This record gives sequence, C-alpha cells and structure tokens, in this order.
Amino acid sequence: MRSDLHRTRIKICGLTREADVDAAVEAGADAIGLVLYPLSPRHVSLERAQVLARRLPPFVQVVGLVVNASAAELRTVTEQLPQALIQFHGDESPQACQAFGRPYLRAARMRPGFDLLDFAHQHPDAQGILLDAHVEGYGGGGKVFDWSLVPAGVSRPLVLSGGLNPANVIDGVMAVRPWAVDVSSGVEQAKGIKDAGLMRRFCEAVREADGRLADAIT
Ligand SMILES: O=C(O)c1ccccc1NCC(=O)[C@H](O)[C@H](O)COP(=O)(O)O
Repeated sequence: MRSDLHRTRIKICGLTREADVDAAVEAGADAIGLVLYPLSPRHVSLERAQVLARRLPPFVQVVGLVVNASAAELRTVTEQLPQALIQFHGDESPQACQAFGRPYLRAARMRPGFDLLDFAHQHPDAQGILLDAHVEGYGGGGKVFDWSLVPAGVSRPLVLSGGLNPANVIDGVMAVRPWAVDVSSGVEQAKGIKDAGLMRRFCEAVREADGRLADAIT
C-alpha cells in the first residue's frame, strides 16, 4: 500500500556517456543502469562502467545489468563494480541469482498467464522485481506490456519498465503504483544516446503522478 508521501524512484538505464550520467542525475534519477551485456547496443565495458559510476553523487545507485552471465563473469562484475546492484535480465534461475549472496533486481518478462506472485516468492532475496515487456531477445525493446497483468499483493517491490516515456509514465504509475519506474529507449535520441530534455520531462512526469496519487489519498 502506498503512503501519500511515497516518491516513486526512477532508474534510467542504458547510459554510455558521462554527459548523460550527469544529465540523468540532474533530472532526478535515483539510479542509473549500465548494460554489461555485450550483445546490447548500449553495452559498456566494466572499465567504462567504473568511470561512469564514479561520477555519481551520494544516494544515486548504479545498477549493473547482466544477461545469463557465467559465475566467473558475475564474480568479476561484483569485484570490479562492488557498489552495483546487479540486475538479472536473462534466464537466470532463482538459485543463480541468490548464489552470489547480494541483493539484486530480477527482471520479469510480463505476458498473459505469467504468475508474478509465484515468481516473486521464488526470489525472496530480490531487492525488487523489474517488470518488463516480453520481447524477442532480452530487453530494451521499447514495448509496453498490459499493466492490468500486474496483480495486487506481490511480495517484492516492483519496478515498472517497458516502453515508458514522458507521455505514458503518469498512466503507468497511476495504474501499477510501483515502488519505482525504469526507462531506456523512451528517453533516447538513439540507442545508448540519452536526451537530457526527455530525461527531465520523464522525471517531471513521475513527480506529477506522485502528486496526483498523494492528492487522491489525502
Ligand atoms: O537496454 C538494453 O539494451 C538491454 C539489452 C538486453 C537486456 C536488457 C536491456 N535493458 C534492460 C532494461 O532494464 C531496460 O531499461 C528495460 O528493458 C526497458 O527498456 P525500454 O523499454 O527501452 O525503456
């Protein structure tokens, strides 16, 4: 249940440039996502991720996104980017996600018939479940899923994702009332190239949604 004081957290994902990291922080992002998956057009190496992460001020979280990384690769990520919250965005089992013993984000690819309640129960150590659209490949598809598929009572904080942008994020927050939202392509000029104005407008829209929900509660 949301309180009237809830501030929907904002993750902006797929950053590759220093100026975009700075602009995301300026716009009000609470987290920046760095795609460590080599096949993504938004991929950054661990060395670049360290450089970008060092720009973050206190209380802005870096998220390291992996897809079916090996245990050795994951160990390297946690050693070289120890401050990162890991986002599992592939087919990783609950055991694989929990094996490295740290909080993590687990992506769920939403589609009719998907049991999100059970999925969340399988991930008691997940700091959150990121709800993404079910697209070919693994993610970053810019596609909205049917928000009515999200049931009440999910046991882990939810991060609404998938095709969000400044024009639809208010509706998404009002519909799902998530702990946080996540956006990538909806604030881009091109893959991996963010638009400072779109990031600002996205964050402003999330604040507008919070205000409307607070007014509805009080
Ligand atoms: O962003 C990518 O390129 C990507 C590639 C492979 C797996 C996951 C990827 N992104 C995951 C994210 O967390 C995105 O922010 C999420 O899919 C939403 O993307 P969008 O619909 O473009 O806002």
